[in-house]
Formats: sequence, structure tokens, C-alpha cells
Amino acid sequence: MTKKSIVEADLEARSPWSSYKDKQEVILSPPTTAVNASITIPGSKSLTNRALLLAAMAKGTTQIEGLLKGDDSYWCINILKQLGVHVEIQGESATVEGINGEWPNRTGELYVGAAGTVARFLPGLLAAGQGLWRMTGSHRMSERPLAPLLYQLAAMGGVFTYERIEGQLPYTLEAKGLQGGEPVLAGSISSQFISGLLMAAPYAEQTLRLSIDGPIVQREYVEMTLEMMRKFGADSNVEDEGQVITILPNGYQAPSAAIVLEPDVSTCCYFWALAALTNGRIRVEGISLRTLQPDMEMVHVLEKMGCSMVHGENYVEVTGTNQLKGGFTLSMKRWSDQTLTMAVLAIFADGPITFTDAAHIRHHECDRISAICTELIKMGIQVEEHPDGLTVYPGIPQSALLDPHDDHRMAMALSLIGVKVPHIRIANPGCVSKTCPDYYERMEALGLKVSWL
Ligand SMILES: O=C(O)C1=C[C@@H](OP(=O)(O)O)[C@@H](O)[C@H](O)C1
Ligand SMILES: C=C(OP(=O)(O)O)C(=O)O
Repeated sequence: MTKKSIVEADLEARSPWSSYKDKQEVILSPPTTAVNASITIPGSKSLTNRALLLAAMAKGTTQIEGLLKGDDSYWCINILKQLGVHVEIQGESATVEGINGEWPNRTGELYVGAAGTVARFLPGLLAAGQGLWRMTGSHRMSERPLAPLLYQLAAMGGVFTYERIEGQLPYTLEAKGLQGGEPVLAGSISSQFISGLLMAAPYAEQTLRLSIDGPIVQREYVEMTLEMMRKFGADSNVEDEGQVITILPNGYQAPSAAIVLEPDVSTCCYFWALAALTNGRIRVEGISLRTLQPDMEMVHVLEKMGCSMVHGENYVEVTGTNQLKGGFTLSMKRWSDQTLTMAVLAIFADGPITFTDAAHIRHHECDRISAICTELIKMGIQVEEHPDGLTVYPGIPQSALLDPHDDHRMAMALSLIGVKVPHIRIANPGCVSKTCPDYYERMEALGLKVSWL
């Protein structure tokens, strides 16, 4: 394998909160003692960016605790500051002075990085105000789908001028207010389109009655949006089993109490997987099974695979097993961010595992189905690629230089192989800073051997 075939890292998308920008490779080998720890995990990316954006839009000042400091939240905060919003960060806390729907700076160039949440949540919030902005993003974000959302916003009053490809970044948005009304949006490509429209609705001119056409992928993220909107005083009326959502145009009010964000459950999953693979134990503090974050489903699947799980009001703990069980099919529709982690676990199970209903992850930070198949095959693992998923057969991975395709979840999932197999090399590991900038320090603290090139 030559370095030429490694996907080039888009370093512009790495923020000042990124840690391993200059590293070409990380090399991982198994720990010598069992992984056994209680840990805390930074705030949810999804909740951080929802809270920041709604706090910025709202009337009044919002205090947010438990912020994620990663690339995705950095670019969100950076844009808010460019728009004239006063945001103060101290440690993992933010104080945001809301602008009540009227952006103070009405022109400028706004770079969303590689953040799907910013690329999909911001346009509606901008369109609901007044201004003229140029929107740009990372190379990959400029390929990822936005059109269904932007076309809907255009039908409601936003004027979009596309620079290269219709419906994609980069583009210019002339905002003159958002009409509201009764749009219809498909939910099969990204739940973020729906969240993006809903978040803007309290600042539309009329009531929004959004109908969702067909099943929604990762539906719980829409519930997380509605839950965060509720904290800012925006109630929703949900009908037809979640397919029709009505929001009144009553604005947002900053909550009187601080918003305390949950840890990022998607990040927790890599650490629970570590326990599962090493017959070790990982307790994550500060999270309960009652979270809306859909990736919590993984701990139930780990139980099915032979691990044990205990939980309380404020922790979820996984203890691994000597032999993970496989031989089943899993729908990843609700929690597809963990498809890559599960694919890595499947290598070490006692039977093949098939993952289905995840065609939409081909539009994520990379084509995740194709990328994980390529990397597992490189290590001699037998896989079958399907249009909506893959089948992974158990095997003994050969060490190789693995390409994360500039995708944080590919890097974090592939790194887990290093707890079982010596000398696992991951190229351009800095991409983890999208959601977990200190991932490798955390792995090292739990006993993995980590070295750098
Ligand atoms: O709304 C959100 O915060 C997210 C929604 C999901 O995206 P899609 O619905 O686009 O798959 C998920 O994959 C992403 O990590 C976060
Ligand atoms: C799909 C993801 O991110 P984004 O918010 O950019 O869509 C992800 O974090 O797995």
C-alpha cells in the first residue's frame, strides 16, 4: 500500500481545537493489562450545536454547560461570532447573548467546516433573518447533500445562488425572511434537513406545518431537535406518528436555568467497544439509558453479543466477554453512526454480522459503506458490500496502513483493532478532532500503546 492511495486530509476543516494536525500516522498496539476504568466523555456534538444555534437566535442570554470542544462546534461558534453574536467560552461552558432573530452582521463569508449540523441547521436560521452571506465548507461537505433542504427554504423565501453545483456548497444566500406554510420534506437522505427546517420555524412569518414524506433515517435526532427547542420555549405539535410537525412562529426565549448537555453517546460507544473487545470494563459517568441519543442502542447489542451491562441514573457500564457472539442481522437505520464501530466488533465475533438499512451513510464524511469494506479487505477480512450495508465475517486482521478517508468515525473505529492486533497504523489520524480531539490520549490513558509518525 502506497501513501499515494490515502485520501488527502482537508486540513482547512481542522480547527484550532484540533490536536494531531501535523501527525501522518498513529500506530496502536494492545494494552498489557485489562481495560478497567470509569471515565467521562465530552458533550454531544449534536446537542452542543443545537444549543449554541438556538441560544444565538433566542431573546436573552443562555448559559450552556458541558460543551463539546471539537471542530464541528468550533466552526459553529466561529460563524456565530462572525454574525455578530456575543459568545463567551470558558472551559466547557458557553455564555451566548441571543439576537432574537435579527443577525447583527448582515454580510460575510461563513465557513461551516465539515459539520453536517452547521451546514444543515444554519441556512434556515439565516433565511429567517435579513442579510446576504456566502456559505462555504470543507471539500467533503461541498459534496454532501443539501438540496432538499435548500430548495424548500427557497420556496419559503430564501434566494440561493449556487457557485458550482445546484443545491450544494458553496452558495450565496440572500435572506428576506421565511414564510412558513406547509412544506413536504423527504426523510430518507438525512434527518438533519428536517431538524434544520424545524429549528428556523419559530422565526418564520407564519406557522410551519411540516409533513415528512416516508420514513426518517435516525429519527431520534429530530426528537432531540424538538426537545432542545422546548427548552427555548418553542412547543411543537406532533401528529401522524411523527410524520407531521407543527411549530408556531413565537420565537425562542433563553431558558432561565443553564442548559447542561449530555456526554456524546456516539463517542461513548468507542469506549464501550473497547471493554467489549478486551473483556474489560468501562463505566461512562454522566449518562443514563434514558437519553434520546440513538447510539445508546449499542449497549443493548453488546449484551446480545455476550457482554454485560449495568446502569444507573448517572452511568452506563459495559463489561466485555472472552468471545463476542455474532451470527445475526442488525438494522442500523436508527443509529447508523455506529455502523463502523459494529463492523470492527464483528471481526472478532463468532459468526458473521450483516448490517442493513444504512444506505444514507454513503453520504456522510465519506462513503462509509465502501470505505469500511475497503479497509477491512486490506487487512484480509472477508466482507460483502451491499447497497444499504455490509456483511463482516470473523477473521484475524493482518496489520496494515489503514486509511480513515478523512472521517473521524472511520479513524476511531479502525483504531479499536489496535486493542487486539499489534501495530495497527492509521493514516492522517487528526480527523478525529471533528468530535473527539483527544481520542488517542484517552486510548493511551486506558492502556493502549500509542506512537506517532
Ligand atoms: O442531527 C444530528 O445531530 C445528526 C444527525 C445524523 O445525521 P443524518 O440524519 O444526516 O444521517 C447523525 O448521523 C449525525 O452524526 C448527527
Ligand atoms: C454523520 C456525522 O456527522 P455530521 O453531523 O457531519 O453529519 C457523524 O458525526 O457521524
